[in-house]
Amino acid sequence: MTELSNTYIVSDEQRRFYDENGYLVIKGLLDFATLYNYKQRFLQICKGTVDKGNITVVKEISLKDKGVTGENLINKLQEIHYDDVFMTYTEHPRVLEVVSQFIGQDLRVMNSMFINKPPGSVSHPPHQDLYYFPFRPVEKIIAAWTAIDDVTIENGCLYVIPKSHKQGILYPHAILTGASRLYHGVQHAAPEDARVHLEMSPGDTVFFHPLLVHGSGANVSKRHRKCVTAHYASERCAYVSVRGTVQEHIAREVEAEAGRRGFELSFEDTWKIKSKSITLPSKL
Ligand SMILES: O=C(O)CCC(=O)C(=O)O
Ligand SMILES: [Fe+2]
Repeated sequence: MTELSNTYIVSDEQRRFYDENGYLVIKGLLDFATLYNYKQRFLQICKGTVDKGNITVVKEISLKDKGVTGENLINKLQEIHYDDVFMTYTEHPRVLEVVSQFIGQDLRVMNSMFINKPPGSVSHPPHQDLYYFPFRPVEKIIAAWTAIDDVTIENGCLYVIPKSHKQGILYPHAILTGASRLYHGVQHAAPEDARVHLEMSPGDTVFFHPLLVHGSGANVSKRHRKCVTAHYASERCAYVSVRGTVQEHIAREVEAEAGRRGFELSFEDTWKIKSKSITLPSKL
């Protein structure tokens, strides 16, 4: 197997595409061996054979009464950036090199997830990630999302609304019935005919802007759909109060959820606590 070099230079054309459309797909950014490690780690956590540390395990609501377990039930692992194996994704030199060309070299990983969509999973409503973030400026935030399996329309690939990052945070982020408490969607901003479906092969990675409207379809196939994703922000970003803004609703929910877990934390504090500063490999 050929080793991938850690150097990845974003071309002017790719940069222009990102600025104009709000996303950029880079094919083959990660290799199979690396992806295999993440898949194995996920399976170990599903089976409970390794300590999950501070990872939050989330089950797929729509499958809870279907008599399925493990990989066929677990939808995502959250806050994976402190895990020994998954942090090799959130701190992968090739991912960081691309991220740093968009938002600079002083980076924090704010959020990270391993997402598994078992067959039968419902769709992930269209949304803008910035709605969940109390830090700015927006130009200093970016997401990376890497396919682990072949992702297709049938198994619920990501879709994006090109150019939708050029507007502000959209309103309302209605809470979808039947969905989890923290799912706030912007269905009206993602008409079917405006969706660009990102079918991707293992290792392909999409980088996207925090205001880009995106979501993913239901998994109507018999295959799982796995990916790993992280959000990065520059250390130069500042926390902002979202009181009196469109984001106030989500802020209250997050604070209430922390309260239920026994912590008295502000929305901003929840982000301060879970984010992690990153040291770039010295060559960067
Ligand atoms: O993979 C998905 O279904 C949604 C992921 C997503 O919204 C994100 O990574 O920001
Ligand atoms: Fe998202």
